[in-house]
Amino acid sequence: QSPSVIVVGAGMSGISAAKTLYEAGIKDILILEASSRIGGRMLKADFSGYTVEMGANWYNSGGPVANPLVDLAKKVNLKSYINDYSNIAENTYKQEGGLYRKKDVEKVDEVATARDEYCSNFSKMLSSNKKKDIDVSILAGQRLYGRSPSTPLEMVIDFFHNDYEDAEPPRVTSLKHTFPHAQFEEHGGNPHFVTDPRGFEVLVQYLARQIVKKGRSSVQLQLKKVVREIAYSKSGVTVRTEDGSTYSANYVIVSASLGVLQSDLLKFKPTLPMRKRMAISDFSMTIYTKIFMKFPYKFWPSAGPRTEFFLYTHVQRGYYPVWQHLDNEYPGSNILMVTITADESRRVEQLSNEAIQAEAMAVLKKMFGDKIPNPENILVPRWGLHRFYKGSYSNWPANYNQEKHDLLGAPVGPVYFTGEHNSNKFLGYVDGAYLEGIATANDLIKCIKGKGCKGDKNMEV
Ligand SMILES: Cc1cc2nc3c(=O)[nH]c(=O)nc-3n(C[C@H](O)[C@H](O)[C@H](O)COP(=O)(O)OP(=O)(O)OC[C@H]3O[C@@H](n4cnc5c(N)ncnc54)[C@H](O)[C@@H]3O)c2cc1C
Repeated sequence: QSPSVIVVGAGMSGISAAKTLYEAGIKDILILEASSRIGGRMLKADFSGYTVEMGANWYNSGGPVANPLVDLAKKVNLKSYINDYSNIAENTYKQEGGLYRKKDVEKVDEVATARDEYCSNFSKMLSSNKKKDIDVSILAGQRLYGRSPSTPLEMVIDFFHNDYEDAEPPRVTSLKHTFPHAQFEEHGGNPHFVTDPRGFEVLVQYLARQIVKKGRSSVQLQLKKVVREIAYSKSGVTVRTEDGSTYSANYVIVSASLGVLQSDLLKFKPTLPMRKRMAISDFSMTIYTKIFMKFPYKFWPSAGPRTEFFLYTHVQRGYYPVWQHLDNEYPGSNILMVTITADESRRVEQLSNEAIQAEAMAVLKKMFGDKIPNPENILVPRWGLHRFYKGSYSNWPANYNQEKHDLLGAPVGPVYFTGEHNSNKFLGYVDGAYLEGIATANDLIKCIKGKGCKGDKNMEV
């Protein structure tokens, strides 16, 4: 029997969409997942006996709007650690080695903080003009403030304030859709760093367990089913997978990442309308790379809580800039994590692990001297190269307007789209994926219940 809805992808958004449909009485659901597991970009790894997160790592709490992940985390008793970002001023290293003077870093950080506030106010002003959808880049906002970063120290602080979250530089990121960050404004600024041996992905497993059960009345899940083609018409869809299987249904929800939609993995028949394809092609899929290194012993300062993060300054912006020791999370682990993003991630992903280790060690030697040991183990996720992701998460580019973004998430006939990239407020985040799954499912429920199908008018956009 044909299911009435096929969901492509079993990451957070796909599972949350399926669960919402199921709870609304639509039980005839088939989930097709390309990989051999559920969870998508929530992906743990066993690294030298410790569980680390290759993908999503943090969720936030403490804001005026409840983050649904907090509730889910409580239900599964998810283990996490609140990071301490303080005291960067005492932990910022020069390119050639040695620390900057605390007061010099403080001065630069004060300017960056004041500039952020200006950008937030400017963004609110732009948003208040409902008639004109005007936007600029964050860099343009910084220039309007009159203090855009230029020295290596200003650049690394700017990276810490912006790229470290958006995974792209202020030059390309939308001011209006990034400032103030809805994630922190609404869901709060307490950064929970997940350190659970079951991985962050346990949240997706928890949701899936409630709908994928044994028996005929539950949601069906098939793993290792790489969807390559979705043929659609007003009367339904036929989905073809790489192993030659075909499945027909009344509707499909596509939860693959923006990077996948931009690649040639998935073909639509007929091709999606040009305006929809333009909306997909023009949005930004970034890369955020966390490199883990395990050492035989600790050679970095880690006494007390005010040392967790340290910065490395380089004339090449974003060159191994943000370091975090995991001594608090995993005592005695001797693991360091360094984060790089965007073009640096693209460059590094092409290198061998040995070449990456050599670069990272040269940086560490500048900071801690030549006598430090080589790592015993290194882990380098390559999200940009993986054909099921093609990047880590989306970022709103400057001058990409709301109308285009609405089109990005809009259904086309019986083909519905979900995923973190469709979230207006929480794009890039797990909570965004979770909430988008619910929103997309609710649109489809309306359609199935005869209350209007948004996709009808988009067949020829
Ligand atoms: C390195 C990194 C760090 C991050 N850090 C954070 C963080 O700290 N906090 C946070 O909130 N978020 C973070 N994120 C983002 C977060 O992981 C994502 O926003 C979220 O998990 C996306 O969920 P999704 O369901 O939209 O997409 P996905 O998780 O990508 O799910 C889509 C699923 O579709 C499958 N699929 C793809 N193509 C096909 C196909 N053709 N056929 C069948 N199945 C297919 C994929 O295998 C995948 O399982 C991070 C992501 C990365 C990569």
